[in-house]
Amino acid sequence: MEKSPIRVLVTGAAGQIAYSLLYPLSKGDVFGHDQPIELVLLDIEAMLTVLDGVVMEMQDCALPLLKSIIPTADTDVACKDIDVAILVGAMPRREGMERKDLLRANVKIFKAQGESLDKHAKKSVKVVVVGNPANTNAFICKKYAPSIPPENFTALTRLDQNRAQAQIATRMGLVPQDVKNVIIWGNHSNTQFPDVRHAKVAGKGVYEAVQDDAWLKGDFIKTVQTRGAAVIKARKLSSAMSAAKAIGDHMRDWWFGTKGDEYVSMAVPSDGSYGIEKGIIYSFPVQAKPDHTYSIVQGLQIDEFSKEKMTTTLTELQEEKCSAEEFCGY
Ligand SMILES: NC(=O)C1=CN([C@@H]2O[C@H](COP(=O)(O)OP(=O)(O)OC[C@H]3O[C@@H](n4cnc5c(N)ncnc54)[C@H](O)[C@@H]3O)[C@@H](O)[C@H]2O)C=CC1
Ligand SMILES: O=C([O-])CC(=O)C(=O)O
Repeated sequence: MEKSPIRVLVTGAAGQIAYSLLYPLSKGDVFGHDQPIELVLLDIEAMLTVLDGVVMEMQDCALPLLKSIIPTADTDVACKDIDVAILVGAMPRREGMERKDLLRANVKIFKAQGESLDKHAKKSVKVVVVGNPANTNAFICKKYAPSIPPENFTALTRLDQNRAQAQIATRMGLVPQDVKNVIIWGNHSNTQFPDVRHAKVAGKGVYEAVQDDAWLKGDFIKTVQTRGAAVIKARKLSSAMSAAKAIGDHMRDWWFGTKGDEYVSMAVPSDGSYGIEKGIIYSFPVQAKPDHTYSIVQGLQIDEFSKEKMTTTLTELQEEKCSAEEFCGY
């Protein structure tokens, strides 16, 4: 018997990340090749003509799992009865801008979407915020949707994890899948801490395998922290293909669960683990189960080097939270 469809909202649906995301999402790569999907596509009024073109292309893909497509510029219509919300729609960073510059422009979008999710979405809705500054936008969205469990609000740091895995793999002449349990701590920004202290490459500890502590504590971290800016500098547009791939990885692992004792990085509301202020959306190592629940991995040893870096990115998130609350008017 065919499964009943799930209703999946993608915002910023006329933009570049959505253009790379909608095909894999609708052909079953994220929620399974036996899971029908009703797609809801939100963008702003001025982009509705472009969105029409995207809808035409989705129809022309002739995908068996795609049961319906609803394009809209109305947030309340978009949030109605949704199971999953992939919140991409926001202004992207341009060359020379830092994510903080985006806060004022983007945070109000997530206040409005939080209010709408609160009123119209299923209470079980799983939310991933991609639009930057992703962690703080997710914090605001959660804040304005008090009837939805806080743990249902997450932000994307999987792209950072994938970037870190790829850097290590390239260095070792391996593929990224040979690198496990890299952790991204904190903010999806250049203060994030990509941590390989607990990671394994082809079964060995990364420090032991790479044999270059100076690189691991220096250029490796810097490269991952500033990769988004490097892509913008080269492409004059921010990462889109890799961001779409990471969204798929994040949602698939949350939906189906992580493998064995492996963990992945997701920015989730802190429960106070590792001394991180409760409620802040902070990227942690998490393990997920097939019932769509997840938990923060406990008991990892944190050395002084890591502690300092984890605090720096926490401080930035605390500052962003204060500014965001101010911009939202309280
Ligand atoms: N967390 C992450 O790892 C990453 C996050 N990003 C962020 O993702 C966001 C989207 O990036 P792109 O797709 O490249 O941008 P884009 O400019 O190509 O597309 C954004 C779309 O969002 C729409 N939009 C704006 N306000 C909206 C609203 N209130 N409701 C619905 N749609 C709205 C725009 O009209 C546009 O079509 C940016 O904020 C970017 O910085 C990008 C890469 C990685
Ligand atoms: O850096 C940016 O503005 C886009 C982004 O989030 C990334 O590529 O990680």
